[in-house]
Amino acid sequence: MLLAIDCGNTNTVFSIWDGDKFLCTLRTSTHHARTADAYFTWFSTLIKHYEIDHDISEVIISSTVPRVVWNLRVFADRFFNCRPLVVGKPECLLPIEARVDAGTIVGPDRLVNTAGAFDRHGGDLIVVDFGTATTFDVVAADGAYIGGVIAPGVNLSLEALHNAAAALPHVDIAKPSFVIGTNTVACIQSGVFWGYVGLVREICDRIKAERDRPMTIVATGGLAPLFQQSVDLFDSFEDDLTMHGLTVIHNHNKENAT
Ligand SMILES: Nc1ncnc2c1ncn2[C@@H]1O[C@H](COP(=O)(O)OP(=O)(O)O)[C@@H](O)[C@H]1O
Ligand SMILES: CC(C)(COP(=O)(O)O)[C@@H](O)C(=O)NCCC(=O)O
Ligand SMILES: [K+]
Repeated sequence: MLLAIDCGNTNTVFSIWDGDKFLCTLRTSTHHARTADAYFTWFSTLIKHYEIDHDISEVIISSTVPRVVWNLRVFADRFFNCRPLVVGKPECLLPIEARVDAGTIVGPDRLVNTAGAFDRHGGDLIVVDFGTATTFDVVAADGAYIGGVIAPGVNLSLEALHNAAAALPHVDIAKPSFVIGTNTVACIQSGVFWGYVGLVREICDRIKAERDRPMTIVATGGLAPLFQQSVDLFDSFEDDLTMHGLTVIHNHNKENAT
């Protein structure tokens, strides 16, 4: 079985793939100093709790935080006796190379989302991932990542307001009932929620105009459902897109192993 690990700047997600389906999805906060032993203590406790019968022999990692990779490598080696495949490293093959400016290191999460979305939908896609940052990945007709957009994440925007303005409280994102807020919390929620709706719509429209062709918009990431339920922005929402992309890249490497 395959253990797929997606480490974002906020959360790290582990999923076990039995070749047919994901047996479980476990989430912890991302912390660069967490040791291999700490990962295993957390992982084995939850596996036991959910009574998951697994036989992990392979590990694939995508990490937007370079510093965590070392401890995750030790975790794979010590507890599953395997050398993990790390997306973005030269030894990890991609179904198709990214076409970007020379020297650009594309976030591995974006390469993984590209592979996962192309496998499901074919080309000409915009993948919107609501993570710490909100990323837009543009996928060409042949499945290559050809660039995109990086915007501050929803929670990052809320945190920035709270941190920079003494009188503004910490606020959780929600769809406000009205655009015109009649209290501070409602004003902030309106600014960030509707501001974000506008941001996503404008960026997708401009990408489509620049590409001059119809494109399918696929959304993923923790906060995507909030927008999907409220406004018609995306053609589909796929919670497991990054995990699916990891299985696609893993398969591709097995099939092309020399
Ligand atoms: N279901 C949810 N409801 C509200 N906030 C969420 C939910 N899931 C994730 N978040 C928040 O959304 C942000 C992005 O989370 P995540 O997608 O895990 O980011 P990353 O992949 O960058 O680690 C974080 O601030 C996280 O706390
Ligand atoms: C843009 C990101 C910070 C998003 O990370 P996340 O929100 O998933 O933690 C990450 O993909 C990254 O570090 N990218 C490197 C630059 C690039 O993709 O062009
Ligand atoms: K992400």
